[in-house]
Amino acid sequence: MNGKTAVEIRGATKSFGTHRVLDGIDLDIRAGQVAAVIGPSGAGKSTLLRTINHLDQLDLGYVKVLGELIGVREHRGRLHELGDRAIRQQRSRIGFVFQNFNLFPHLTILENVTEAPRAHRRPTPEKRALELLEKVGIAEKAHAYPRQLSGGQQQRAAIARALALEPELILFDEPTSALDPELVGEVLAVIKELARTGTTLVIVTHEIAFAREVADLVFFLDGGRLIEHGPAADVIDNPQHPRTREFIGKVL
Ligand SMILES: Nc1ncnc2c1ncn2[C@@H]1O[C@H](COP(=O)(O)OP(=O)(O)OP(=O)(O)O)[C@@H](O)[C@H]1O
Repeated sequence: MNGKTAVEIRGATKSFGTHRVLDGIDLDIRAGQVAAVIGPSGAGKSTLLRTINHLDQLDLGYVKVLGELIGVREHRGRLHELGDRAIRQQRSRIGFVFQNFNLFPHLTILENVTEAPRAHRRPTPEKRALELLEKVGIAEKAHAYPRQLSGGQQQRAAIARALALEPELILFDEPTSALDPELVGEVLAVIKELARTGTTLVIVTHEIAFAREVADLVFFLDGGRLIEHGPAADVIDNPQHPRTREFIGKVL
């Protein structure tokens, strides 16, 4: 952990139609920290995560990621917005792991992992991809297609793909929610291993016990608001807010 801020969010506000999904969220995550975002369904967790990667844009407030400002607006109009090229450049520093893996179905696992490094003209993409597939335990699937893999294997391939550009920050959007229960452990084990490497991780998860074990910081969202946050041991073992207590009581 080097103390630099990896993610700074201020006044994050967003509505879909008349439904306010994020309502004035402020949060900070330092480089090297592992942050878990928890909360009931519809709380705004995925939307918050997506704004960090510019997949969703804020109506108000700002997100500063790895020192760069993205999606800033004020009441009377937009103040600052990165251009497409800058967004692409920034995304190359951020890995994103989706709930439903989002692998390219027509490419082999190896091709899925080498696609971004090739596009960015990185050296030896294949060698690096094979190392990553080894790391997530599916090297033998390099030449298979996504449909030939179990959900857990596909998600591990997706994690290898997210690592291919050596991101400084990796965002996980409910990475185990689409998996059969017996496959959850193998994906969590890979994330746990990553957490030890000092890469900044932000994980939206329903796996509270996992968040307790792996996260440095936990953010509890409800109704688009950040209700409580702090070290995992405090928020999960000793929640202060009645809504956090109720949620933790239900899910643990
Ligand atoms: N593109 C969209 N258009 C309209 N409404 C949306 C869109 N994306 C999300 N929403 C709504 O915003 C609210 C928050 O969604 P979000 O996915 O951020 O919540 P969440 O906390 O991640 O929930 P879950 O745990 O169920 O995934 C939900 O009511 C959802 O239906």
